[in-house]
Amino acid sequence: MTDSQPLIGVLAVQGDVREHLYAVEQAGARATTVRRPSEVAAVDGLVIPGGESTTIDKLVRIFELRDPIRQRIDEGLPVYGSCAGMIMLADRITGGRADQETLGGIDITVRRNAFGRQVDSFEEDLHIHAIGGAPMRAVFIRAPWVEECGPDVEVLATVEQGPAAGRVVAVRQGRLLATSFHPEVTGDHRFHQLFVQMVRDARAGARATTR
Ligand SMILES: NC(=O)CC[C@H](N)C(=O)O
Repeated sequence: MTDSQPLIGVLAVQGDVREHLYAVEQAGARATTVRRPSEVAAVDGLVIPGGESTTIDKLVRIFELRDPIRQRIDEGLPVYGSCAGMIMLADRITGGRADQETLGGIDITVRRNAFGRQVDSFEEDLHIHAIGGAPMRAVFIRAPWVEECGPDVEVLATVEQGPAAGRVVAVRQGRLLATSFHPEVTGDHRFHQLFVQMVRDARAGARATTR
């Protein structure tokens, strides 16, 4: 792995950080943990892992990462959020605690723990055009779904079976990507490859405009 590979940070305040570090490396980028504002400044892309969004929200504020991350999102930093990370990237939440805030950036409303207690964890094969090839095994763990999408949001995947069929579970808006499910736990790194490609494209665009 060389320095010419993009450096992707994984927000490491809570959640399944290690799995994302591994998946990012398997997808061909360099991976590093992000816990400090200086580390937010150093990365070419950021992953917000699954975990507990109320805790991530609280810790992001305590670690004074909230403003630096929001600023970099505004400046066009590519960010990928899975599950709790999707909640953190949503402009609006329903079913959250009253004091829960998100970082925002994607014009969606997410419903926390949307699949309900009866089926709080499940797996399903999803056909995802953006990553091509075979269907992808999607693992949902107390997952949110996307309740509403703004006009600039591209829907990448919906649930295909059962009572939740048609629910939106993967979206992209500009350089922001989010999934309700956890591709970092399946060994199928195509979603991380898609994100690494978004980071490469953003870097190439930045180089082109500074030349
Ligand atoms: N696996 C997960 O990331 C679960 C998300 C969690 N239910 C939340 O609301 O933050």
